[in-house]
Amino acid sequence: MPNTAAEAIVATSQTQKTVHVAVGVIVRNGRVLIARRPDSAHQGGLLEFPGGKVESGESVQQALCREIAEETGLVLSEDALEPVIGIRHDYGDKCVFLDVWLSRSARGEPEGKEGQPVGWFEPDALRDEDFPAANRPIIRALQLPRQLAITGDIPDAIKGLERLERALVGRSEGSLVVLRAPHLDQPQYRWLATEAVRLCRDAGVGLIVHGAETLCEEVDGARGLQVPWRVASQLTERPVGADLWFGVSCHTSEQLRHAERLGADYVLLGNVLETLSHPGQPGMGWERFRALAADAKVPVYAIGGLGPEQEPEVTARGGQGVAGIRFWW
Ligand SMILES: Nc1nc2c([nH]c(=O)n2[C@H]2C[C@H](O)[C@@H](COP(=O)(O)OP(=O)(O)OP(=O)(O)O)O2)c(=O)[nH]1
Repeated sequence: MPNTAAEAIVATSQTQKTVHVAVGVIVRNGRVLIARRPDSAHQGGLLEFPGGKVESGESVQQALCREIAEETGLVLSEDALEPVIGIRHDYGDKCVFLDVWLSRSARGEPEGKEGQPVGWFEPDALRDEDFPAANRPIIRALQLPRQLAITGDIPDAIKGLERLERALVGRSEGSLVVLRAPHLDQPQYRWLATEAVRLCRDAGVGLIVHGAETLCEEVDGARGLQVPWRVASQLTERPVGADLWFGVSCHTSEQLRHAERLGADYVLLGNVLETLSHPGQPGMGWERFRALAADAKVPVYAIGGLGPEQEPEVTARGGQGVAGIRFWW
């Protein structure tokens, strides 16, 4: 849990005390409540998700309810808070652990109780540069879906397209699909991806291409690029622009750090559990997943032997959600 991770971080930080901050993503009608930090505050003048420091003896949920009431007048219910992400960030002059929780059932009308402007924003309208640097992964976490659907076996491009068309029927609008087809050669993959972009667009779904770092330039309309670790390990910089998603498959903390340096928007981490395709090979397990996700500065999808029914187990361990094949393909 982010809560536990915060305690671990505070305990291990020898040089500088880490400030544990309860941060609220308050959602109403699909929009998120944003405030402006006072000019005189740390990171002043920038936008923020309302919240504040966790006082000693308080749980993060208690702190959040208190801070939100003090700052906005809204009433949150502790029991209804959902974990979003936990981010440790060193500003140089201050080290913070942002412990981020989401509320969909805030009661009342928000007002800036401390004189700060507040307003509701679409998640897609949030821009990194308007917020403190630590907020980048929070913004990504809000814009990314909880499920990442990855294509399964694609023996050839025609069959792959037929299969995708059927699989897309169950996908909700705004979801993302990763087109993974390692058995196709480059021309076949490009053809399939170009057709798949069209199918996905009709279904209101975003298509992420998978494989070589140049693919986004070759497939018009792709919403992003996901690379296996083999490709990521050869990269020295982010291969796509800020307007596209960039995801990296990782297995270890070193690989996670590399993905962060590349500017990944999300990572996949696994295998968490044993998979049907690799029976007898145990996954890294929940405890390892939790530890690695707690350290990550980027949303982490859990992959390997998981379905949507395990989403609460993943998010409770600091993960963004579930990535996989079997639940939709
Ligand atoms: N509330 C909030 N704080 C953030 C965000 N991003 C971010 O880096 N921070 C940092 C800025 C501050 O260093 C710290 C929050 O501390 P704060 O000063 O707002 O906490 P507080 O309300 O308890 O303040 P105070 O008692 O000192 O007035 O976390 C964010 O989105 N929301």
